[in-house]
Amino acid sequence: MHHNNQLSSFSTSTQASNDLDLSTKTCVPCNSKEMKPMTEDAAHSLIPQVSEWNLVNEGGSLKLTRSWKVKSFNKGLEFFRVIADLAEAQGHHPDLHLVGWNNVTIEIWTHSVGGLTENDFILAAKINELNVHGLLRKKASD
Ligand SMILES: C[C@H](O)[C@H](O)[C@H]1CNC2=NC(N)=NC(=O)C2=N1
Repeated sequence: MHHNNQLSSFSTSTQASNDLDLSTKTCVPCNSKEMKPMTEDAAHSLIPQVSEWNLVNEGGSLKLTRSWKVKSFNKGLEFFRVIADLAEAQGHHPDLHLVGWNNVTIEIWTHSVGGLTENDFILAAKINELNVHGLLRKKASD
């Protein structure tokens, strides 16, 4: 497994700077007819830069998902407000779910292309950088 260890330490050392790169980019308008969803291979190669997010295939469309547990229903809505301000600033909008009073799930995909574009990874990286700590449950089991 020596070879694999070398590969993974390489990928870890590049991850920090790539993650920074992605979160400092800006979403572009996604109404262009040339915009196409990325391949599953391309999505797999970007996922290490937003490793908190899951890559899922929903009926043939790739999406990014991430879940959190919030302290209360109202904190969930505050969380959505923070996300909404980012989404409006970027002109790119996630699907927001608040289920079972304190479970927040965000799905990100580009509706207009029916799959993932770099915009989705940029938004995911920017969401990762938000300070939402005060809104979240301390333990997943709470
Ligand atoms: C022009 C503008 O980029 C489009 O209307 C945007 C708005 N926000 C969007 N957000 C997402 N996630 N997918 C879209 O296709 C989309 N379209």
